[in-house]
Amino acid sequence: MIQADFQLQRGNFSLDVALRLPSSGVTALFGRSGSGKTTLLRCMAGLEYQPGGRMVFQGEVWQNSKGFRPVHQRPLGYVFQEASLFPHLRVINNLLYGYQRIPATQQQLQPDQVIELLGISELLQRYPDQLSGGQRQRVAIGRALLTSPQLLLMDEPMASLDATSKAEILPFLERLRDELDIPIVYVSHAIEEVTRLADHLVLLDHGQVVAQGDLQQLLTDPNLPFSQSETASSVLQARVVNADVGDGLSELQLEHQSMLISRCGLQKGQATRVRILARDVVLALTPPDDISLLNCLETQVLDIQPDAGLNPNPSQVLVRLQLGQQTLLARISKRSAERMALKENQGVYALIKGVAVA
Ligand SMILES: Nc1ncnc2c1ncn2[C@@H]1O[C@H](COP(=O)(O)OP(=O)(O)OP(=O)(O)O)[C@@H](O)[C@H]1O
Repeated sequence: MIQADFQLQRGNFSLDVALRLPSSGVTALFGRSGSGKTTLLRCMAGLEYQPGGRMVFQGEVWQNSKGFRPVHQRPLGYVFQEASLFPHLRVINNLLYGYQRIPATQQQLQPDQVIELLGISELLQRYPDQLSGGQRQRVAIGRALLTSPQLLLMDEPMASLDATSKAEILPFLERLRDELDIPIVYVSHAIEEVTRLADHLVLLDHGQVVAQGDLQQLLTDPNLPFSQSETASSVLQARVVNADVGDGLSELQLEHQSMLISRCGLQKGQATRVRILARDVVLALTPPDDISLLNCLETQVLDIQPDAGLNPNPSQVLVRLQLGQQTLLARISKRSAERMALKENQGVYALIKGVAVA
């Protein structure tokens, strides 16, 4: 477990958090600009000091009222928004910079492994100014990993990248999450990134924790802004049954039901997650058989919520659906909900286009 208790004042801004975070998987610190995400991450790293803070990592005290370990004495890697590589060193020497400075007995990760994981073997002899933004950031992540950190802190590592570079780097971040046993705390204000990567979510606002918990639960909580936004979505855990059923489609098993999606690079047996926008889900009382939709999932109505949020739309409702152990969101018109006479516990079919699943 990671314990992170901090109170800190910077100008008009005050941070006041007392967090208990899992010491595995990816925890996203999420919130709008100025909510205190970076300040909290810097506190965790020991880059900000304020008396009274407390940081305990897997039983090891990094700071409390009696002492403060400076950042270089904490076994962590830190990735900044902009990759800060040494411009005069080739990629390989940037990578080896931290690796060569830790004792051999602590070198848990080896250069070859990290180079393969991040797909940077073609870049080793280049200088940083010969790399794209996404490549630079992958090298920066590699350099942080090669210090064999016990905790990886990432401050919006994709903030300065264009959409193409983001799409290029995300699969590598997923591999990092899935293949290395290093907890990651990941700052972001982009919900698409968070839904792809995070297991646990901390929602910050004005330096305070508004909510924290399991990603799936928070996304579908009717009282939180996620389910109330235009881009309300659910993230569902699934397993790949067949990576290629033809026509570029893959078959997933999701709570004992089958789902077809169009995504490349999946492998049979692999666990994966799908993100489905609430507005992409259509509901039906009987399973239709003569329309183009690929996916028809049996669900049960949990509840029906009026549209909420900053600009509520009275013509819409949010239907929360039970799908095995998971929750699926559907945003439909109030008129449809009334016409179908939807009510709690009712069985209903959720129809989802294969191409609508991210
Ligand atoms: N040294 C400082 N002096 C005064 N104010 C500061 C200082 N450092 C941070 N702040 C303020 O603290 C607030 C939180 O900043 P922080 O960078 O942590 O937010 P953030 O959520 O990471 O935002 P962004 O997504 O824009 O990076 C901001 O209002 C910022 O202006």
